[in-house]
Amino acid sequence: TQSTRPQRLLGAVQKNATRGDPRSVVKAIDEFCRHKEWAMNVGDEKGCILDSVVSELNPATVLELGTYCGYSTVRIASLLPPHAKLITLEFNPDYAKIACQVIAWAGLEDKIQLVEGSSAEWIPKMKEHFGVKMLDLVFMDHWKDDYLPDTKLLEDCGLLRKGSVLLADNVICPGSPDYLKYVRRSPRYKSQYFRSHLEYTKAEDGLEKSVFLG
Ligand SMILES: Nc1ncnc2c1ncn2[C@@H]1O[C@H](/C=C/CNC(=O)c2cc([N+](=O)[O-])cc(O)c2O)[C@@H](O)[C@H]1O
Ligand SMILES: [Mg+2]
Repeated sequence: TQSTRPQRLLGAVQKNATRGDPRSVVKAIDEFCRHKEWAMNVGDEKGCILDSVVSELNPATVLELGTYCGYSTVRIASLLPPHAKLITLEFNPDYAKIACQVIAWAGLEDKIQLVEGSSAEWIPKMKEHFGVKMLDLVFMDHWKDDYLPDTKLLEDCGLLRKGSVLLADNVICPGSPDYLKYVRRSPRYKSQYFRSHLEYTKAEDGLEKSVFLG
C-alpha cells in the first residue's frame, strides 16, 4: 500500500536524525521538506522566530494547537527548562501516530503530552484534566478558522493571565484575517507581527505574537 507524506517524513527522521537529538530531528525534517516533499511545518525560517519567542519567555506551561507531524512540538520542547510541560492537541489519529514517533525519536516524551482530540473538546478540560493553572505560551498552528474561536475559548476558560503569549503561525498565508483583526484591535492584547516567509518558499507569511494584558 502507498505510504503517506507524514509516514515518509517520519522515515526521513529515522534515517537521518540521531535518536535523542532534537535539533537533528528538526534538521532532518527541514531537509526532507526543502528537497523532497513540502509539508506544512512552521519550518526553519519562522522556526527561528519561534525559538526566540520561546527562549525569551522561558515558559513553564505551553499549549500547542495542531501537532501535525510534531516538528514545532519538538522545536519548542527542546528549548524548555527542566520541569516545563508542553501539551499538544491533534485530532487526526494518523498524524498523531506519526507525531508520537517523531517526539520519541527526539527523546522528548517526558516534556511533551500529545493529546489526540480537538481543541474545542480539550481546552475546557485543561485545568481539571492536566492540572494546568495558567498557560504561559499558546502556539497556534491548526485550522486557521479555529484561531479566533479557540482564543475566545482560552479567555473564557480563564487559561490566560497577564503576560500570557499567543503565537500564531500563518497569519498571512493561508491567513487568519478575523483572528488578526481581533488581537490587533482588542485592548486586551499587545500584538506584534514578525514578517517572514511561508515555510520552504519565497511567499510572504509571518507569526503574530500577542501578549494578553489581563
Ligand atoms: N481544532 C483542532 N484541534 C486539534 N487539531 C486540529 C484542529 N484543527 C486542525 N487540527 C490539526 O492541526 C493540523 C492543521 C494544520 C492546518 N495548517 C494549515 O492549513 C497550513 C497550511 C499552509 N499552507 O497551505 O501553506 C501552511 C501552514 O504553515 C499551515 O499550518 C492538522 O494536523 C490537523 O489535524
Ligand atoms: Mg503553519
